[in-house]
Amino acid sequence: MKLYKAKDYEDMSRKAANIISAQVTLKPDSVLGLATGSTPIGTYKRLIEGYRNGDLDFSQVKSVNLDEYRGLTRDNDQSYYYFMYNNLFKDINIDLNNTNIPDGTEPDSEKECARYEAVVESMGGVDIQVLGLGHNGHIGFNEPADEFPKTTHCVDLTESTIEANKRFFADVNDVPRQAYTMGIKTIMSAKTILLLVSGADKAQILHDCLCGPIVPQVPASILQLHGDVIVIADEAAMSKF
Ligand SMILES: O=P(O)(O)OC[C@H]1O[C@](O)(CO)[C@@H](O)[C@@H]1O
Repeated sequence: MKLYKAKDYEDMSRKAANIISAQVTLKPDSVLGLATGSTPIGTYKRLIEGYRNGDLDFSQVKSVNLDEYRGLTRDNDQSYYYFMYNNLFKDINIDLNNTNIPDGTEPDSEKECARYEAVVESMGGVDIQVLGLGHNGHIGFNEPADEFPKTTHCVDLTESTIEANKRFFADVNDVPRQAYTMGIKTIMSAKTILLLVSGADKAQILHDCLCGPIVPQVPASILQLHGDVIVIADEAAMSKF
């Protein structure tokens, strides 16, 4: 595991974008595993800058996203499709047909999760998977549980996640209660994992994930077992080290 301390959110975003840019430059047909949430937005802004100034070409890139709220349509401004389109895809030259996000509108969860798992598998391996970190240690929407969920599945969101994400919705009752998410095995099969963490509110959980026991109650602790994890955390998030 490589752990880089960034000065602040901007520095974290710049460092992360540099790593992704190197990946896309060295392998133009890279498979990028992408994440939503507030953490990677600055990174995506820098990738857009890289595309605009001619340094980056996404025309051959494929992407898979970690998760999607169950029940939200693509045009719902809280769906993760909407997030990805508006924070990255619309401003770079990625072919939308090469982007993949679970379909939140598919009511048959088993069918959708099996379809999405097969999509990820068909990519032949995610080259670099971007991850944010939930306050309870979740990655994707893999919530604390008694065992590590393996493949893409439908999850009941915990109250703490609903509470954390209500800031994006008009009312807490509008936050979906379920999501489709890649499983821990799906995430761990990425060749490289890029974990981004910012803010003092993530300091304790980051320490637990990287230094504590590997337990499903702290889902991101599993990353200790991956052979190629890059963590970029800002000073505030690193304050417990
Ligand atoms: O980056 P944020 O907004 O703190 O969210 C952390 C994590 O929580 C989620 O938003 C899901 O709750 C993930 O998509 C993200 O990685």
